[in-house]
Amino acid sequence: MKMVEDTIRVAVRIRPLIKSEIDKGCEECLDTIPGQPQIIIKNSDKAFTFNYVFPPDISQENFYNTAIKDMVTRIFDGYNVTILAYGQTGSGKTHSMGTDYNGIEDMGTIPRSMYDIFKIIASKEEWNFRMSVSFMELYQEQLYDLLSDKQRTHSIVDIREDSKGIKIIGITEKEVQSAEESLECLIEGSQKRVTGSTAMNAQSSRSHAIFTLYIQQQKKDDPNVATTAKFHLVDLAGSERSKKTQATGERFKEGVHINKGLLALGNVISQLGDNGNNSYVGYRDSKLTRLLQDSLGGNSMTLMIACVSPADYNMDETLSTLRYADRARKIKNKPVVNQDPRVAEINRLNELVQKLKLALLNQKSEQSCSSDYEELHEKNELLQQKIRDLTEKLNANLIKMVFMHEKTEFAEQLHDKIKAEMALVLEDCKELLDSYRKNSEHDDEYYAKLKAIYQKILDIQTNEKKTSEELFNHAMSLESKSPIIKDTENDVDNVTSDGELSNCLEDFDKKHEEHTSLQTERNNQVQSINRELAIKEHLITELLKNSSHVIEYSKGLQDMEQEIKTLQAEKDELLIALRNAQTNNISSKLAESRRKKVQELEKKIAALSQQCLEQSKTLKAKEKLQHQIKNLTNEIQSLKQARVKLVRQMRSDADRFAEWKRVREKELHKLKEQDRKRANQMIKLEMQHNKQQNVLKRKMEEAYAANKRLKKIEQI
Ligand SMILES: Nc1ncnc2c1ncn2[C@@H]1O[C@H](COP(=O)(O)OP(=O)(O)OP(=O)(O)O)[C@@H](O)[C@H]1O
Repeated sequence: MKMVEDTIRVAVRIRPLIKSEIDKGCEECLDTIPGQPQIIIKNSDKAFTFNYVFPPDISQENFYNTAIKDMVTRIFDGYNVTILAYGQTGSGKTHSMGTDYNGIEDMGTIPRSMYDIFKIIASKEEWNFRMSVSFMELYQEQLYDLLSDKQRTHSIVDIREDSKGIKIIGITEKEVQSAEESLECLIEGSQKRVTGSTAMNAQSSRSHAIFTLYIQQQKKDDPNVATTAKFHLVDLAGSERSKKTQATGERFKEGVHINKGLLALGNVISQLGDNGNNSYVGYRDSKLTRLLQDSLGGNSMTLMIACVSPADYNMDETLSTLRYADRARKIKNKPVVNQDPRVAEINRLNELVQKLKLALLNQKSEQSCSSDYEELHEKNELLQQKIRDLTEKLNANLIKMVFMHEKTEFAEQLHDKIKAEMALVLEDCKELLDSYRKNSEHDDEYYAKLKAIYQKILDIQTNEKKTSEELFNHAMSLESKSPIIKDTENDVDNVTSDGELSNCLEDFDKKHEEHTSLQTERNNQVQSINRELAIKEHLITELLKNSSHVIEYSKGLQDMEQEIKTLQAEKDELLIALRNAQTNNISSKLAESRRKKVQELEKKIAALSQQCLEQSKTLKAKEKLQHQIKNLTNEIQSLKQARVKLVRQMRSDADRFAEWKRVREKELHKLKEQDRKRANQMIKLEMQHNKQQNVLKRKMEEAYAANKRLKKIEQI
């Protein structure tokens, strides 16, 4: 329900001097400043400012358009509107309100507003309307229904007050379809009003008249949009002084009642205008104030028309009216849009049902999974942290591995270089020793020293070979003991989390794991290359061993071939000698010994030839070995290149990742800080939520009660 706070608007209207005043020689005692809502009492320092001040020459139309027209439109927004005319007898209230409307021109507020309202209704085609009017009169503290078909004495109605405001029990509300129909009601009621002639006014209203138009509007395409409004038009009886009105008898009695009501109204206006300092407002002091309760200090938009006579003769009454009006200006009303009560109730209940449904849903889902979820969530968090820690450690180890690989690389290069140089030194040593042996002139002491050095180098070589063998065996045993590092991908498959921090952590973890997994893979490749290298190097050592034997053998082969040649030559010589002996008859003894010698030589040659055959076979094997060694060496070379490449990749990735990690960790730290703040906020919200839950519980009880009420209303 929309609510605005607004002060009561006040319009002062000065009527022209009337004939009786002119006849009396009265002078105008009021002044106005054109364009300013100010009224000045001539020849005094008294001046009042209101929302509007209308000078005597203002036309009815101008008056209506300026002060009333805008108020009229507000009833279509669902506001109650009250137009109230106040002033001394004969000051122009009836004239301004148009309560005495009889169809002639120069009509007042009521007929003009009726025509305006029905004009607006005709233009609002998308709405359905229901209009009705009531007309009542408060005369001598009795409220009469002026539209009742009953006799006047039976048309008295009563005022009641309930939570929604003032109600007139039994009042006739006539449904109307047009301005004309509503004005017919006005005319009909006006004719029943009590008027009388006083010295102040030939046709004086001796009662307060309240003409009300009720409007119900409902949107055609949405019945849930509906408002109701009341438009009260109040023409009060004039305040008077019995001396001036020269009232006697019934007129005097009327005057007493009128004044009593207006006095109570004056008090209410004072109390309300007292800036709210006075909590007591005497609405119940008179029927008039009870009737106007909603219009003054209530939920209505109200305009008070303070009617004054300009005659100096009436200056006291005029001043009194202006003071009344000035206080009324300070009253603050709280106009509210009146939704159709049934529609409003249905809307309110619908809204409540929606809210309750939502609350129930939230509650259900919270209840069902809150405990399980929290437990799982905690476990999940712990596991995630563990994975994070392990990945961190693994990654740190991988970085160490990169260092190790690099170190190994350098060590291997150095080792190879030393090995090659040692072989050269050994060769030189051997040469020196050989030349010592051949040349006996050399000093024995130097020879002994050189031999010792040669032996040392040989020992170093043997040790190196032994160590390489041990290293190979160690590498082989490591393979069976330490499994290749597995990446953690499978372990983290099911890890999920929510929230901005969680998303960020998830991203961080993902990248961390990806990097670690890739580095692990490379490390595994490096390790398997190392094992392969060890095997191949071991193989080469073995092959070299075999091939050195073959070299020694191959040297024997040349000797043997030489020997065969010598033996063959010796044999050939003997055979020639034998042939010559046969022709020259040389003694058979000599020939015999020569033949035996030839036979021996042939045996020797055959044996040596056999040996030579075997040796050439060995030489072929040696060639094969060398070929194998060459292949292995090439393979080792390319394996080493691959290893260098892998280690370099590991190094550059590790450096790049370390930089990325440093930046991300900074961001994460920031987010964690934000998250911590958010968590505190959550705790606060949770506390609020608990409070709301309690309110909800109460609302559910209310809804139940309201449903019951609604069913009753529908039954009625
Ligand atoms: N603005 C005006 N212009 C011309 N004549 C006016 C104006 N206001 C009032 N009159 C005339 O003054 C006389 C008294 O006015 P009216 O009956 O409206 O007074 P009232 O305040 O209703 O009096 P009461 O309280 O006795 O009923 C009427 O004859 C009316 O036509």
